[in-house]
Amino acid sequence: MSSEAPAPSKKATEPILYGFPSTDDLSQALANFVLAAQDEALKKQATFKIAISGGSLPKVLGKNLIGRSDVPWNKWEVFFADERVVPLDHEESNFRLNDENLFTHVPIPRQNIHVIDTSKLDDPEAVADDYEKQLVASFVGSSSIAFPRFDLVLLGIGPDGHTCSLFPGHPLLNEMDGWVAWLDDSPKPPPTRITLTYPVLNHAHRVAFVSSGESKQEIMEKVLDHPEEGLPASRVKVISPGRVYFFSDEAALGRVKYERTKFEDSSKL
Ligand SMILES: O=C1O[C@H](COP(=O)(O)O)[C@@H](O)[C@H](O)[C@H]1O
Repeated sequence: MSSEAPAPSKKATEPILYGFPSTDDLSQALANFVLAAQDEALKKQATFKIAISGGSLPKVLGKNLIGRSDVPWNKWEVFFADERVVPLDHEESNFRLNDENLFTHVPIPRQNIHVIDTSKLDDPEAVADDYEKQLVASFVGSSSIAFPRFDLVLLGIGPDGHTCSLFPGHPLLNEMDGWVAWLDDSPKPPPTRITLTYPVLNHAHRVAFVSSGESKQEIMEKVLDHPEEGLPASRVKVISPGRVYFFSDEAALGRVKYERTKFEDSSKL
């Protein structure tokens, strides 16, 4: 059984692990964390720029964000950490999952939700280029920047350790220049996808991985206790003062020895 340390006892480069007794406790804390990141961003700029994943995340994310009356949704600007190159109403679309679990329930202006260009579905390179242009239009002001800096990136972890659409052993793990990459050989269906690259993830103000359920025990142990294995999720190393967080329920952490940090008032972000 691992110990729980008061925040923040970790070195700035080490991930912070928050463990919760239930998925609902996780979801509640995640909502508070997201809103604290939003508040911090809006003190400095006009919009809160967040990248969201698909998979199991949208349900956990939406559950406790929907219905919050204190959220300036019109100031949210949403991108996808990765997207499957399918129509937006396709059952495998990450947009669709987030739409069902969050967007249709809250008044984020539709033009602030950056979706893929579905007129180019047979050309994933063009889809990736278009998505990169949307990032450039949002992040690049009068001066040029090497990489965009999201206020918050929310990621999942697949059973093989993939995150975004960055899969174990895939050449895209070595992409260090582009902002958005594409692949048509994803080992998990559907094969054609676009994804943010490591340098974009690593330039974020904060990246939070979200995982829940017993089926994630084995992979959480590998990612947190054996980062030397170099699985895609373990390779996210946010540049200081940015930080990596893990939000997991204890069902997912059954085998994990990595030290938990007590989740306190998220306004101390
Ligand atoms: O294919 C994908 O999988 C990951 C992980 O999904 P999960 O269901 O195991 O949480 C997800 O984060 C990513 O957005 C998605 O495209």
